[in-house]
Amino acid sequence: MLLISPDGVEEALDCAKAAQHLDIVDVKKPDEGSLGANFPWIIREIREAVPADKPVSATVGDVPYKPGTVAQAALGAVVSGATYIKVGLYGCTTPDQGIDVMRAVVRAVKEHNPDALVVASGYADAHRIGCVNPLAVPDIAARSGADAAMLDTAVKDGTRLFDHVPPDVCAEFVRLAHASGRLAALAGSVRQDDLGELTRIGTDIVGVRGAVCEGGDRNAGRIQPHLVAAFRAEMDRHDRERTAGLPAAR
Ligand SMILES: O=C[C@H](O)COP(=O)(O)O
Repeated sequence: MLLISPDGVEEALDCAKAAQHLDIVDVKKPDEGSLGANFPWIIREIREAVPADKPVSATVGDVPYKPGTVAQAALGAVVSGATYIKVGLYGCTTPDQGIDVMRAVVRAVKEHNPDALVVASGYADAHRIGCVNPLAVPDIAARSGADAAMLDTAVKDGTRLFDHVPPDVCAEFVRLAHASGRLAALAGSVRQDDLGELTRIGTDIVGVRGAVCEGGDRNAGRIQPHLVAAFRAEMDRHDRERTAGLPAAR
């Protein structure tokens, strides 16, 4: 699945123009961090702006180790219409802290909407911010009852997912997530030329912003529907080749 992250209602409308090429519209506020949370009314407006058959995801933020605070924020996101709730475990330094936060989020979200999916996100560049190790995230997701384990990059400085977590380690991440029946989502300045590896290792959800913004610039550029279409076409090409048993082209 392809998850695209607009930064507000205008860009969500651009996503709506490319709706047939994407699977999930992910609401965030990039100026508040890699998984920065947007306002509840923006989540609501975006929910109304994108076709009803496209799920809306919302990030709850690069969160501290404060299970109560984060559970309440997650409830805000699901009440506002998001059905994928993503939590960036920024302030969790141990797996137990990650599990505490995610258990509280799962309860808050599922009591409101049992069908909503909860995503536990770690950071590929965890070593730069001192948070929990990327390969601990699938177990955090499993033990807390979250539905998916994700990696993104915390510092958007041009370094990318594979700069911090090489493909063979990402493959292990996916294997661990799948072993406990979770979805595996990968993001972090992913580009089209990463799609061969991401497909080969069985990634369920690829998250992007920069690669579908004009000039590849996630801050100054805006999401372009034709770039979303091109990215999707490349994803589909790799998927077809994988299904046909051909070696994935780079
Ligand atoms: O969840 C996906 C992120 O927004 C990825 O953004 P990026 O591709 O600019 O790193």
